[in-house]
Amino acid sequence: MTKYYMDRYLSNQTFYRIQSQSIIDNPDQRIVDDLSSFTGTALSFSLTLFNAVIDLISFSNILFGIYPPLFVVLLVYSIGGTAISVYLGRGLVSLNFLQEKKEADFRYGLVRVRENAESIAFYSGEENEMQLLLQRFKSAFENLSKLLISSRNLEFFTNGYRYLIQILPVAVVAPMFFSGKIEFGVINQSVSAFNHILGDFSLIVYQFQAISAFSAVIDRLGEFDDVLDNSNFERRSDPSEGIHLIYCNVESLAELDSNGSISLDNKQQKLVYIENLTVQTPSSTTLVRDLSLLINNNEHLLVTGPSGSGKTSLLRAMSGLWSTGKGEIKFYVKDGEEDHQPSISSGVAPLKVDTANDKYGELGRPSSRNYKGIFFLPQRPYMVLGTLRQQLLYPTWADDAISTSESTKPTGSLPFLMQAPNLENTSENPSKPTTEDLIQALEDVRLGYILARFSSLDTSYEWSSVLSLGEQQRLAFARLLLSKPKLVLLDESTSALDEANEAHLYQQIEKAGITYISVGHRRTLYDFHKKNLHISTVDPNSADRNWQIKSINKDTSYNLSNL
Ligand SMILES: Nc1ncnc2c1ncn2[C@@H]1O[C@H](COP(=O)(O)OP(=O)(O)OP(=O)(O)O)[C@@H](O)[C@H]1O
Repeated sequence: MTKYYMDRYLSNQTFYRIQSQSIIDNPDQRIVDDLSSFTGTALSFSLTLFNAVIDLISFSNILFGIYPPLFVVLLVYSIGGTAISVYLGRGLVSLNFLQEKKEADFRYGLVRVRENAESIAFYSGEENEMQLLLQRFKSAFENLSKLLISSRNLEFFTNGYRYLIQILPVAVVAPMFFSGKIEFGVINQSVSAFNHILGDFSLIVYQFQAISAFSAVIDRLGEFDDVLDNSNFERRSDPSEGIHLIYCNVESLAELDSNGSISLDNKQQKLVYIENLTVQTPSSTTLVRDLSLLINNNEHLLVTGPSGSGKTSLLRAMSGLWSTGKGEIKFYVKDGEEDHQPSISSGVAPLKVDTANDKYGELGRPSSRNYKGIFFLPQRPYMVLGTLRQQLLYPTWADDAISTSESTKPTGSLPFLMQAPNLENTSENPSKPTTEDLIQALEDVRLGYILARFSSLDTSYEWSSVLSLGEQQRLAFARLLLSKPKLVLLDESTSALDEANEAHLYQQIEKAGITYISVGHRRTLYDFHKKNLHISTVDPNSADRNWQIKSINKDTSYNLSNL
């Protein structure tokens, strides 16, 4: 179940949407704790139920044989008891639900302190953190108090219910003994049978607290399940709306051009074609209006504009993270075999569009973007937990040697847990770099010295703490150089670097033949780009487009007719 939930959580960028739109709280707690409680409790309830049924069949016979009305009284008593305990414990389900949420919130607060330790220490924000954490703890504690009060009331009733009736079998059967109808041993026999059957009939009363906790777990898992299902469903529905991403085959394009008797030089090949693209936030605020733009191979584009105008959002749309808005983005990045995926978008007629718009496509987006030749470098580089080698291989390859040696070997037969992620060398995935390649990549981004500092590529550290932000940004460029994509989207990815290092990194990726689209504010960035897309803050009262494209070399304005 854990694998099944993680699969759905990590597919189609569901984890991103859950987090960025705050759809549900603490998905991690649901995967770890709720799944564990669900499976554990479901198993123990099944066994209890099975036991009760066997018990009931065996002892009903005995009690029925001694005095049948006792059996009927027991049935009525337990039905009444169940009704009262359901009434008394009606609040327990929601209190248990809230308890899980509040404890998970508290734990997440502590995790955030650990992750942002340096920033908090710089701010000397300990007092505030303490306040915030105590608030979360207090909220969990108050809820626990309510839960305890409710449980106490229920427990009073359950104990009264359990002991009050003990006198009944003796009171009924003893006169029968004195009148000589039964032997003495039958009194004990009837008390024992009575208690067994009472226990079986009172399953709900006795297990009420566990059942309410179980219902809360089911509610939380059910909610999570719905979100995961909806997320997959939304991605497949309504193909007429939203931003369409289309991946076209480069070879098909070349064929088309040669048919037209114009042989295009590789450098002038189309790489990205954006057509009438309107980008909106998930809350439907328009950020970029009606953008049309062509980017050829090696025609590096710089996206500029005031803060908050939507530069990063344009990259989000190009990466398929945001699909609110309309228009089409075509990437001419694939040169492998056609996948024969059904084309949903109309596409460019003569071209075979292999994986149609990702929003609705069958292939999972995130894993497919890299092998389609597109790479994204965010402003704050992401450092995975693991070794330096794993940092460098991320996200294109997995480091098998490390992952198997580090994991405790499963003793049972759980082959599904050992399933390697889909990061093997494929025709689209470049072959896995050797240790020499990794060292060379570090040298290329002027990070060779960290090898000596950390002794080898296979030592694990908390990399986001031990490397400076600039070093992390350079490490991210090393990943990029190793993956050799056709296109990279750089979101202020050199913002923490000095100008010399920035120029060096841009030269390296230019040398590697990678076309880049950068977002940035620095004047120095203009030197490395050929076109500039300037996005201005959208005016809600006007329907005019809020962008302008200029050639950086000649400083002449482009418009669609130039394309
Ligand atoms: N998940 C979201 N939901 C709604 N609005 C959002 C969301 N994320 C960002 N925004 C808003 O979208 C607008 C554009 O954000 P974006 O990050 O694209 O700006 P930007 O131009 O890259 O800014 P900067 O230069 O400061 O990085 C901002 O006003 C931001 O507040």
